[in-house]
Amino acid sequence: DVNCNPDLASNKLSLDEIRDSLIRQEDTIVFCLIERAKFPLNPKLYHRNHGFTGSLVEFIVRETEAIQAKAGRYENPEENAFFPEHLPRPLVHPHKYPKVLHPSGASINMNKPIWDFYFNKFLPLLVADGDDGNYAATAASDLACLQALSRRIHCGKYVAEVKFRDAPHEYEPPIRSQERDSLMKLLTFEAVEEMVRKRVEKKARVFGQEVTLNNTIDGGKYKIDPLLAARLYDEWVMPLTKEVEVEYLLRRLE
Ligand SMILES: C=C(O[C@@H]1C=C(C(=O)O)C=C[C@H]1O)C(=O)O
Repeated sequence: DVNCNPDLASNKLSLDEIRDSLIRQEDTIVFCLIERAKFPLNPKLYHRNHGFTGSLVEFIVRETEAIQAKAGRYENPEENAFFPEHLPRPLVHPHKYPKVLHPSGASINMNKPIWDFYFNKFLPLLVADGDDGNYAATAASDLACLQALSRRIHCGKYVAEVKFRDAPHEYEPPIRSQERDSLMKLLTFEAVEEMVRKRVEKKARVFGQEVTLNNTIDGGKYKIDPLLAARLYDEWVMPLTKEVEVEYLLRRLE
């Protein structure tokens, strides 16, 4: 189950359950990175000279999001578009998602910083230099990475909601005084973060190994660098998840 949106009716709004979803999403993210790393950088995708508004990758992401919006993707409160302006209406009858979040949470969209770190900082570390011309396939796998990362990071809204409900008396004073630093301290679990880093590194090792039919697993060669996967979480994914949590809590009493 990759849902962060817990089922209120069954009364299962627990931090453990949401953390299980975050753990499952690690698999998705690691596999997406492995898929993207098949292609070299393909820098032409990211240049602003293709006759579109912006780069080719922006064009592909914007158009894909428009199609997915018609299929109702952004009706799910866990989904946030990278280009939320002028999205078409869904053509399908909307599914009834349980209303778990405070309504102000809907306005939180961290996709701009996600886009920036992914393309400007992370991607050059993940892939080899070079251009093999597979622009559309490469952009599709960039989008898969971006959507998986975005979904995980925005699950911070649900994490924050549960933490608030579990301890309203602890959270209310710093929310009323809008103290970011106190909120950040309250919601941080260093031991959990350490497990996340270690598990993601191990998943990159296990999922990215060469699988052969004889028993010897090639110890040295992985499809992505396991330490880079851990660093992705350490430097960007977890800090931005916590940023979402803080932003959500700051609005929780509106
Ligand atoms: C998401 C949580 O909040 C924080 C962020 C974490 C993360 O992004 O993995 C882990 C622990 C917390 O410091 C959580 O408590 O599970």
